[in-house]
Amino acid sequence: MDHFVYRDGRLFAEDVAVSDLARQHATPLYVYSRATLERHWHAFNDAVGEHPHLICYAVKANSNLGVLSVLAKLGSGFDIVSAGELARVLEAGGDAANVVFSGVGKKADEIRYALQQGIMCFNVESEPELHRINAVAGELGVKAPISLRINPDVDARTHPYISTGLKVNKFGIPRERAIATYELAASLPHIDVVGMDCHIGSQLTDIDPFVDALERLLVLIDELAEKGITISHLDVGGGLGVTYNNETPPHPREYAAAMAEKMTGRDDLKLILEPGRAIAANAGILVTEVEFIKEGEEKHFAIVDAAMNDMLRPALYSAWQNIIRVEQHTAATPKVYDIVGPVCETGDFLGKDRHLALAAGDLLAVRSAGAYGFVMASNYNSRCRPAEIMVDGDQVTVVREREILKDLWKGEHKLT
Ligand SMILES: Cc1ncc(COP(=O)(O)O)c(C=O)c1O
Ligand SMILES: N[C@@H](CCCC[NH3+])C(=O)O
Repeated sequence: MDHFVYRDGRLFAEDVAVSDLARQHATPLYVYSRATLERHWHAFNDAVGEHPHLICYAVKANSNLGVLSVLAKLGSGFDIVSAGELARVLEAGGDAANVVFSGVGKKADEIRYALQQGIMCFNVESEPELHRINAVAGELGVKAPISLRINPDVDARTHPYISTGLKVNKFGIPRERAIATYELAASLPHIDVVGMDCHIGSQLTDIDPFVDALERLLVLIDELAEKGITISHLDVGGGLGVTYNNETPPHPREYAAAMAEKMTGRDDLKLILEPGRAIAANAGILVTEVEFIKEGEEKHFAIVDAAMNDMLRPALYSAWQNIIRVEQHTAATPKVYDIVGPVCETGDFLGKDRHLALAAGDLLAVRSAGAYGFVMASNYNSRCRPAEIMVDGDQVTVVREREILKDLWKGEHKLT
C-alpha cells in the first residue's frame, strides 16, 4: 500500500493533503511518511526470518533525525560513514552497539569517537586504515571490533558512478589479498576480528550479483576458518534498487529471503543488511511550486522553486524521477515540459520532456525523493535548503526547519 495517494484529485501524504502542507510550510519542501518507512524496514527484517540478523539502515540515504528516530524505535541498526552520522544516530535514540562504520577515509578523531561510543564494528577498507584503527584503539587501551570490506569483483550492472564492487573501484580489499589482510588484522594487538563485509553498488535491479557476492564471501569465510580465524557476522551491504520509472527490482522481501536462504546451516554467522534507498526513497516526496511557464524557441519550460541544490540526482546521474501534479484538476492544456530550477546551470533540471498540464502557481511532487534527496542538498547559489516534514497519520512534525538564510535579507543575521 502506497502512503502517497490521490483522494478526490488531491495528493495525500498518509492522511494529510500535500497542498495544505505546502501552504503552511512553503516550498520547496520534503515530506516523509512514517508508515512507509516502517513498512519497508519490516519487509527486510521479517523476510530474513529466524536466521540471526540485523538490519543496519544506511544513514547516508536520509539522515533526518525524524527518519532515524522512527527506525531506532523499531530496533534498527545503522550503517554510518562519518562521525557526524554517528552523532545523528545517537541523537535520534539509536544504539551505538548496533552501528557499523563504513567508508574508505575514516579520520583518527572519528575512530576515537566511535570507539568511545562503543560501536559494533568498523568495516575496514584498507591495510593503512587497519593500522590507524589499531593505533587509536591502543591509545584508548581497548580492542577495536573490525570486519574487512572485501571487494568481490562482481558487476552490479548499475550506473558507473554508483557501482562499488569492481576491481577498478576505490572500495574494499581485493579478494586476492583478503586472507593476508585478515592474518595481518588478527596479529594486531588492538584489533578484534569479528566479521566480513561487502557492498557492491547501489540501485541494483537484479538479484544475481547479490547472490554471487554472498557466495564468494562464504567461500572466503570457509578458507579463513581453515586458517583458524573465525568470524561471527557477514555483512552483505545495501544496494537494492527501487522503481523510479520502469525498473523492476526484486521486492525487499524476495531479496532478504534469498540472502537468508544462502546462510542456511550457518547459524553462528549473523547476517547484516545495510539497505538505504529501498527503505527511504519511496517514503518521501519533494514538493515544489511552478514559478513561471516560459516558452523557449524549441521547448516549453516550467521553472519551479526547487533546483539541483535541493535534489541533485537528475543533474548528477541524469536520474529519472517521477514528477506528478499535487492537485489533479487543472484547466491548463497538457504540453511537453522541461521542469527546471532557478540555479544558473544548464544541468539544473528535475525532469526533461514531461507531459504535464501546468500553470504558474501549480504544485508538483517529485516522487521517490526520500533517499539521496535532502542529504545531497547544498546551499549552491546561496539558496536555503528546504524544510523537512514527517507525516504520521494525520499528525505532522517539522523535523527540520527551513534554514535561516531568509533572515539574512532582513538583516537579522550577520554573514560569516
Ligand atoms: C557501504 C554502503 N552500505 C550501504 C549503502 C546503501 O546503499 P543503498 O542506498 O543503495 O541501499 C551504501 C551506498 O551505496 C554503501 O556505500
Ligand atoms: N547518491 C546516489 C547513491 C550513492 C550510494 C551511496 N554509496 C544516488 O542518489 O543514487
